[in-house]
Amino acid sequence: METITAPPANRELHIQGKVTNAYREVLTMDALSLVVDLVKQFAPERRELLANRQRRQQAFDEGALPDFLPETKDIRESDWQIRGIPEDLLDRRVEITGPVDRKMVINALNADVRVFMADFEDSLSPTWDAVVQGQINLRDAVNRSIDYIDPNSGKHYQLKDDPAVLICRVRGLHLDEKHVLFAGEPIPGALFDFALYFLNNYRQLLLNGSGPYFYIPKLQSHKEAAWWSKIFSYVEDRYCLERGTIKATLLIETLPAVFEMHEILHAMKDHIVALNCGRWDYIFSYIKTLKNHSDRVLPDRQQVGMGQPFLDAYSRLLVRTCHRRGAMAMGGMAAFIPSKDPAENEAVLEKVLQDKEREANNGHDGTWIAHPGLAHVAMGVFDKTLAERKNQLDITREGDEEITAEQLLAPCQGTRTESGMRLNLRVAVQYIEAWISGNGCVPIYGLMEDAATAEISRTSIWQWIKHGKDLDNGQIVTPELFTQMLSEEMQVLEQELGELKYKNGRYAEAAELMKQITLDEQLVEFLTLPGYRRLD
Ligand SMILES: CC(=O)SCCNC(=O)CCNC(=O)[C@H](O)C(C)(C)COP(=O)(O)OP(=O)(O)OC[C@H]1O[C@@H](n2cnc3c(N)ncnc32)[C@H](O)[C@@H]1OP(=O)(O)O
Ligand SMILES: O=CC(=O)O
Ligand SMILES: [Mg+2]
Repeated sequence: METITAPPANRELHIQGKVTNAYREVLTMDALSLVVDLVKQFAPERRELLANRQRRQQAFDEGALPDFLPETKDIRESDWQIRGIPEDLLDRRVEITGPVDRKMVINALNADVRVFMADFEDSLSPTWDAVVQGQINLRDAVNRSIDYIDPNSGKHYQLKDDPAVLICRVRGLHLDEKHVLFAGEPIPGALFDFALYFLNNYRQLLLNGSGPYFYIPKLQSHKEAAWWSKIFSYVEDRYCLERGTIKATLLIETLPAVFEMHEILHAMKDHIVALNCGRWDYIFSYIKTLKNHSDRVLPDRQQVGMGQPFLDAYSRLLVRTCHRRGAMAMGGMAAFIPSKDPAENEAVLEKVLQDKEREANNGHDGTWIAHPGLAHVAMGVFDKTLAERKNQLDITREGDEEITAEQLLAPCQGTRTESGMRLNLRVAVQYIEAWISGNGCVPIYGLMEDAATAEISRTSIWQWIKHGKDLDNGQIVTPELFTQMLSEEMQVLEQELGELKYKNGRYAEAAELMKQITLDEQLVEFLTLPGYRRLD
């Protein structure tokens, strides 16, 4: 393993990991020096913000429920607007998302969509190679020099003339980048992703008529949004850029954050352009935040759709809050992906259509798709709803009835079934196996599975055990039942996958990790935390 050390001013920064000549082109001294400055200035507060999360969670664990904050009532009730939205972000009717793999980046930028959200988060397993190669891929995409030859098919991939607008999603606050040490400590992954993407691309992005745009995931409070805003302003000043050059879209994908949407927009006024309904992490967060509340345990994952009152309230409140402040309100991801079977595919397209229609009718300005084969469906829905408009900022929903905390927290109706529990097990194990093998997004049983969706599968079982919930066949979910089903489902998986794939994969290790985090008395906060310890 080669280690590089930053220049003398940054003697405390060490990179532990392979550094090829190509890597050096993005791990430049300028970029590393920005990393060092950001870590020095902002990492201590990040530690406090993470500690605040624990403190708040303790109150929820002791019986409190999330609610709108009394101390910020003024912000919610007074009139103010965000700074503004750049021209190339005014029309975001369809956004494709995907990990920063080279072929995927080209395919996504060429897809019939307005925006590509290039993902260092839910859909990326952050091996050192994937993270640094991802930065190289994005730099080449911004320079419009990216190309790729598929070693299997020989097909040559290159960028079309008017690619989608690029937005980079950085890692969540909880994740470290263990290959970069400052003063002997791993640095926050989010700061690494942000600094590299910003520094290597901001000039060219501005020359392209676009800008340094970011998606920020998994925030839990407006104080965390303020932390990001301080970082953006600091960087703008450092590079003599006008205030508001850096633009962010924030995912509202935790239960505590939904109660602070005005405050989040306010804290980020200069930089924010939109909020997004990250529904999968939101469902995961509902489970995690309310993990001790036996009256709010979720049913089978398949039954927790956007039609459920608590999710519908979340989508409508997000639209209303954003539009009141002049920000856009992005919809989320239907996890269905196209099928090679024509009849199945028709059913998939119909489900995606219904999901997108619901979002468009709620007033969202655009939506996400996981696969280019879904672009035409999502585009059709939003073209029809928007007609001549670029977005639905004019839909204020001010006359609608108030959306209350009770509605946002409403228990979810549905059943827990044996087949649902077995499916959760097989999905979670297969996803963990993929993630620890370096693949963060995989198709499993016709659905796109990533870190957010897999979290729902594994935490559902944890919560069913914790509260001794019953399945619709009368069985109580106990540690023993879980252990027995896990071993049975591993046999099913071996049959489904074939002996060779099963033996060559890391399925036994994944099952072991699943067992460990499911039987742990404390709910492991993110499966990617123990997962990352197993990653190169
Ligand atoms: C909860 C959340 O955070 S959602 C956001 C994070 N999740 C995502 O971004 C999901 C992204 N989607 C994916 O990674 C993929 O679609 C998967 C893994 C689910 C399925 O991928 P595959 O098995 O490769 O799908 P499939 O074989 O049908 O792909 C067909 C073609 O579409 C391309 N493709 C598939 N998904 C995408 C995508 N999201 N972006 C760009 N291209 C894509 C493939 O590269 C392939 O290209 P090729 O024909 O040139 O070889
Ligand atoms: O990031 C998106 C989500 O649904 O989670
Ligand atoms: Mg998410």
